[in-house]
Amino acid sequence: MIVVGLTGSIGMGKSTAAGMFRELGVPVNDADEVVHELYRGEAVAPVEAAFPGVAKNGVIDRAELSRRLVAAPERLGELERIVHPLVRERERQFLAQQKAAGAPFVLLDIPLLYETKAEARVDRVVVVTCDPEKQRERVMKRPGMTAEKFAMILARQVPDSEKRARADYIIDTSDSFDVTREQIRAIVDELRAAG
Ligand SMILES: CC(C)(COP(=O)(O)OP(=O)(O)OC[C@H]1O[C@@H](n2cnc3c(N)ncnc32)[C@H](O)[C@@H]1O)[C@@H](O)C(=O)NCCC(=O)NCCS
Ligand SMILES: Nc1ncnc2c1ncn2[C@@H]1O[C@H](COP(=O)(O)OP(=O)(O)OP(=O)(O)O)[C@@H](O)[C@H]1O
Repeated sequence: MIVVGLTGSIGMGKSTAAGMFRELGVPVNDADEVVHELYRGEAVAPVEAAFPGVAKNGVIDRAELSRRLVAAPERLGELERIVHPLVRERERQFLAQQKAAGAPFVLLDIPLLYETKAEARVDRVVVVTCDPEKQRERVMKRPGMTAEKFAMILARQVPDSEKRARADYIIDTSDSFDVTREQIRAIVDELRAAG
């Protein structure tokens, strides 16, 4: 089974690209999605213990957690130490299930692939990128986004130029969805032939 890592900085179009891999029948494990699920289950108690008041009606309020982190960015590392091992465990379960099902290749959507040294766990890396102005424009349109939050997240991420330099494949989402879909189809065809 070939394990492909998908990464890209905030707002580059990673989730959109992951969705297109899914449409082509590729099994995808999305780390951001896993975090959001954990915030409705397993991670609620430890995160609430570290950041009292962020759990509301038994789930972590991400907007509130973000506000706390923007006020104290040095605490993001503490949050990561709680969340990342749980994310990693979910990834292991996903890989075991897919292997048992005989999948020829799978995609791990890992936003912090280079930052967390996850590169060692994958066979190939696909980096999603776009023009930096387009990235800012997309991100700033999101509800609840602020310049401070954007800056906090960007500061934790390996620069886009370095990601591109280390990639096996690059998907540029600056153009239309159709152009992106074609780039993804070509990658999937090549990997299916290789697997
Ligand atoms: C800060 C939080 C509360 C913001 O939640 P929100 O719903 O507004 O944003 P979302 O989770 O969709 O993330 C937005 C973008 O920021 C990136 N991002 C999130 N956390 C981090 C981080 N610790 N370092 C770098 N980038 C990050 C995401 O990959 C995504 O590209 C949330 O992202 C979080 O709890 N992060 C810590 C867990 C983590 O490290 N997740 C990254 C993937 S495992
Ligand atoms: N190929 C494309 N052409 C045009 N717009 C795109 C393309 N890909 C993504 N977009 C748009 O860019 C925005 C950001 O995309 P998406 O949510 O996939 O990014 P992301 O990298 O997953 O973001 P985050 O890292 O914050 O989760 C969305 O509004 C999406 O519609």
